Amino acid sequence: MIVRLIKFEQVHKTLGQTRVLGDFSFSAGKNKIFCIIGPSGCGKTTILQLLSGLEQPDAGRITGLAGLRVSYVFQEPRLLPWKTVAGNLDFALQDVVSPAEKQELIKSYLSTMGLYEYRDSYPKALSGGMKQRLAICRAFAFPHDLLLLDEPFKSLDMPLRLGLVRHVVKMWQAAPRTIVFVTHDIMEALLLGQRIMVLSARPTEILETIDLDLPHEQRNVGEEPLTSLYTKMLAMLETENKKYYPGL
Ligand SMILES: Nc1ncnc2c1ncn2[C@@H]1O[C@H](COP(=O)(O)OP(=O)(O)OP(=O)(O)O)[C@@H](O)[C@H]1O
Repeated sequence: MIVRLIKFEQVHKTLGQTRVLGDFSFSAGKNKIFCIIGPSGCGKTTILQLLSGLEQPDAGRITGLAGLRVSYVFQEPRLLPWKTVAGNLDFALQDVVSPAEKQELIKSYLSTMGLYEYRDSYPKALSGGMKQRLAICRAFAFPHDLLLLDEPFKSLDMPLRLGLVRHVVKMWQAAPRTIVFVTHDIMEALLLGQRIMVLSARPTEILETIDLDLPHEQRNVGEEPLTSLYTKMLAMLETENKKYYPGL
């Protein structure tokens, strides 16, 4: 049987004293781009950790992950400080691609992200945004079936974010793989997601699942249907935020 979905089925997860997910279910299509958006602390990173296998559910099931190679961009870059920029990629790719292919991949990804001239620098000499770009390079270059992205572009300026969103789309179009993308940026979700899950504040519920079939080429900032969806999602998220910050 071909499994076409990654599924959370009645998943429960408590971290410390915090009940993060209770009886939580959703599905993400294989080789589709699935976006998760919701207020801070509602459990988005926890969902990625469960998908990556770094955390296990307390109860319930997660299915559709068997045999998938996972690549993960964390919120913080998690680079190896004792390795150079090129060395960080080299280390991640050792044993997974041939040496000749590896050099090509490193050059191509570092050039795309504007980091090639820094290939011999160490992470401490990079700005926060450059470190994050290097972490993104590493995850993209690593062969994967499931790409987990946790607010990957948050430390980057808007034009670069939009460029990277387009790059993710191009990469996905060239080789469709499952992408789970966590963001606080509604427009990023609308430009990328084929399914967008909007979460509430804790106790976490799915406020809405938006299936967006529109081809990526037809998604433009400032045009319909993105503007209407943006307004609707912003209203939902503002309502949720008021639960945390009633004075705002
Ligand atoms: N290791 C931990 N021990 C205890 N509580 C934790 C732990 N990790 C996360 N939490 C709590 O679980 C809840 C969900 O955290 P999570 O990081 O999944 O939220 P998030 O939606 O990704 O937040 P943000 O948007 O701010 O990154 C938060 O209330 C957080 O304080």
